Amino acid sequence: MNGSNASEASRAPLFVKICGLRTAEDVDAAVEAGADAIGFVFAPGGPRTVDPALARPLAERVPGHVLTVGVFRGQPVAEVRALARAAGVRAVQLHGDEGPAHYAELRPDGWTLIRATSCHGEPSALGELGEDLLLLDAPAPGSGEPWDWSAGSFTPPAGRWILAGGLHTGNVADAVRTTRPWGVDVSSGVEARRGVKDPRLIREFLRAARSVE
Ligand SMILES: O=C(O)c1ccccc1N[C@@H]1O[C@H](COP(=O)(O)O)[C@@H](O)[C@H]1O
Repeated sequence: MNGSNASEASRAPLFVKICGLRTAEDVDAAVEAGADAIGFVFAPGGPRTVDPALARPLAERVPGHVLTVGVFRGQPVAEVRALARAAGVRAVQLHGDEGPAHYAELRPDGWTLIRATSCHGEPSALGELGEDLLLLDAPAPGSGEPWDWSAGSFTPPAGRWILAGGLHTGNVADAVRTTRPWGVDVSSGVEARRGVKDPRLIREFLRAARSVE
């Protein structure tokens, strides 16, 4: 996966992550519909939170070409490491105020490191804290609330960055056309109700996201 500037990134096939999965049916639907990554939420206390006992057999269903991602928020390195190892995921997505030391400590474990940040103030640069992928999200992750990604409202980072926050079948094509991200990520937008995925919406989201030339 090369792509060191925005125009190169926009020409690559769009990377699509479906997040917050909790059932084998939903995992299979996402994989069959062509998702590039599947996310399991280990941040505590939410409607999508899973433990490794639930996530591991789900991660084991996922073929090798699809990235499995553990999602964390403000958890200590030791907890992230223990949960990610126990679940057998290949990538770690951090949503808290983790600094460079956090990324440096996780680096030797070999996970793809995804830094999630909300987009306000100075634009973030990919790799600033030692991450491999940068995810630009709404201030309340997993809420389904969009942020203002309209043209001119922010400076898209160069390279492999992922747009997230309030995406759904009805707005993802416009979002991709406008911001030209390397990838997109969705959770609420493919749910029938909070925490419960709808395989039909997963398929429709993937189709809509990839409809943009
Ligand atoms: O989904 C969650 O419950 C969650 C909890 C803690 C941190 C991140 C979480 N989800 C991430 O939020 C974005 C977008 O979500 P949405 O589509 O707006 O619902 C996505 O990156 C999820 O991985």
